[in-house]
Formats: sequence, structure tokens, C-alpha cells
Amino acid sequence: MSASGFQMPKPVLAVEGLSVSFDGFKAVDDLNLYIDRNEVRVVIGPNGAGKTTLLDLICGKTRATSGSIQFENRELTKMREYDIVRAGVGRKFQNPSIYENLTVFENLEMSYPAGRTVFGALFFKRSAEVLERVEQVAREIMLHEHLHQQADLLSHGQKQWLEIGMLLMQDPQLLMLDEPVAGMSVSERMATAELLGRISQGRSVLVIEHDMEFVKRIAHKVTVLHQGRVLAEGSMEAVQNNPKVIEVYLGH
Ligand SMILES: Nc1ncnc2c1ncn2[C@@H]1O[C@H](COP(=O)(O)OP(=O)(O)OP(=O)(O)O)[C@@H](O)[C@H]1O
Repeated sequence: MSASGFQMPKPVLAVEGLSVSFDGFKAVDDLNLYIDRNEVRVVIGPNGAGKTTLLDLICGKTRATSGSIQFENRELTKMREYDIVRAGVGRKFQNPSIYENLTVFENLEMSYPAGRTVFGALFFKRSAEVLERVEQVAREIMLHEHLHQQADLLSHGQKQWLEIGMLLMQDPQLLMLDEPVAGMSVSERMATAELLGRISQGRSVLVIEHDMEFVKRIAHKVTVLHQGRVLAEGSMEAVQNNPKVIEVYLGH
């Protein structure tokens, strides 16, 4: 606490001294990263910098060799993948994993957390609460007019939004997205930038992205990874003008 008694809000995610080695090769090397609520953080860096591995570590897919990942006062490095999801961490991979033969509505509905008991999961009903949540999320992801459309008929961008919607059904406090606009049209990119701005309200969003125009549009702060370490961090402008970043990444 400072002399004035003002206390900085604690970051939602605090990654400290995080390392992972694969056969002696350090893919992530003594990494520190802090993300606040309402923040959209973008991680950039050359191929092999450790970006995907960082997300794998946070969601429990890969186990850290050392270091800690504190998420809302819970230590994620000791938790199973499933429990990390339940703790409020959602992750979208590059390829959408929606059910193509189901409607938008059904895809969203089945992503609603089905209650805490086995009984709740088995006798899950279309309660008013679920309906309301589906409609709310569908509006958020711009698919409310497509609720009863089969998912395979959606555009590539709409499929990506649907998957984001499926994650939002669980109301994660941290949402991680790996190259969310890959393959999208210009107008879909613009709409996705606005979508990310909306969904960061009240939560934290961590994005891996190579498209610098898109990064500029969405990032509150940018972290540049290089060889598993943080090379630079700050505003897009500061990072873009950083000679070390230009040398290893942006100058190519
Ligand atoms: N399970 C694994 N076993 C061995 N090596 C791995 C494993 N996962 C990642 N690596 C290595 O770790 C390094 C970092 O990979 P990572 O995929 O995290 O990079 P990235 O920054 O996401 O790159 P890209 O932009 O190409 O996706 C690479 O050299 C990769 O080959």
C-alpha cells in the first residue's frame, strides 16, 4: 500500500518466473506477465518465441518446469485442465471446435455449465436462465439473427464468433484467443475487434496475434516474446518503435 493508502488493484493473472523445458530446450524461460481486469493484452513475437506454449501452460495443457501462475489467488500450475476451466479460464484454439451439424442455439446451449451435480448434468433442462443467457451471448457475438441456423452454414468468421460465444456461456474471467482473425474478411476483422473490446469489460483477454493492424486496433498493451522471454512490453506505439523489437520481429 502506498503512503496515501491507495492500493493498486491486484492483477487477475500473475505469471512469475515461469519456465518450461522440452528435452533441455527452454521454450518459456523465467517469464513474468501481469494482466488486469478489463484489459486486452496481445502477445506477439517471431515463430517459436513461446506464445502458444505460454497459453498451454496457463490452461494446464502443458506443465511448468518451474514458476507460478496465479489466477484470482489460485495457483494454476498445480491444477488439472478441467479445474482450470471451472476456475474461469477459457481458451479458444485456432481451429473452431463447434458442432457443425447443430444450430447456433444448440451449440451455445450445450456450452452452458450444466450444474454442479451429476444429477444436474443428466437432467439438464432448457430453463429460462439458459435461454436468457443464450440470447444474451448470441447478441454479443452478432449471431442473434442466426440462432436457428445450422453452424456449418455460417461464414468462417461467424464460426469463430460462435466458438467465442461457447466460451462466453461459461462466463470466464480470463479468455485466451490464438490468432482469432486468421482467415477473416476485413469487415469480420473490424467486427471482431469491437467484439473483443466488449467482452473485455469485466474480464481479461489474452490474444496471440501476428496481424499488426489488428493488434493496433485491439491491444491495450502488447507483450513481445522472444526465445521464451519478454523482450519488450508497453503500448503498441512504444513496442513498434523499440529497436530490439524491430530487429527480431517487426523489421522482417
Ligand atoms: N511439446 C513440445 N515438445 C517439444 N518442443 C516443443 C513443444 N511445444 C513447443 N515446443 C517448442 O517450443 C518452442 C516454442 O513454440 P511455440 O509454439 O510456443 O511458439 P510460438 O511463439 O507459438 O510460435 P508460432 O508463432 O510459430 O505459433 C518451439 O521451438 C517449439 O518447437
